[in-house]
Amino acid sequence: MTTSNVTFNYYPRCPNPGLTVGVFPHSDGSLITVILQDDNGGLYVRATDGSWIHVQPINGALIVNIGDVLQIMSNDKYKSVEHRVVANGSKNRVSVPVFVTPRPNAVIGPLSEAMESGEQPLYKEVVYSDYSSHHFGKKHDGKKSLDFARI
Ligand SMILES: O=C(O)CCC(=O)C(=O)O
Ligand SMILES: [Fe+2]
Repeated sequence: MTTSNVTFNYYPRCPNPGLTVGVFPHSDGSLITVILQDDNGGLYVRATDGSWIHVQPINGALIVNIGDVLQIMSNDKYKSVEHRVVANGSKNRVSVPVFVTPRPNAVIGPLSEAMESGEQPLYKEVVYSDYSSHHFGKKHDGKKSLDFARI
């Protein structure tokens, strides 16, 4: 069973975007996140070579991001996406992410169905509320939250 949390983000325009941070690089502590963004853009995702790719806003399109829980449950078959938001120099920006998460008391860990025979689990089982308390209890720092569950 899952829970969905809707957040409304408002990023005021910043005349000097180089001096501010919209949202620090992080991955979401969700299974998946579905994001509606306006036409102004500002969301960047980290490519495998470490560079940042701007997510071009497309009117009415929804962005689906993989979160840490799916990475854990798939034993790294699916990787959560590191992302950040950069402030816009001339326009205010609005985004509406919907975070789909397990119930707080759910125990999460690699699913046996997601592992080949003999494959070792890369994560231990943790209670989701402990994972999310750890995730939100510190400043955003890339994909460091995963270390909480990593073996
Ligand atoms: O504003 C966005 O496009 C993304 C926001 C975000 O990454 C978050 O709220 O976790
Ligand atoms: Fe995020």
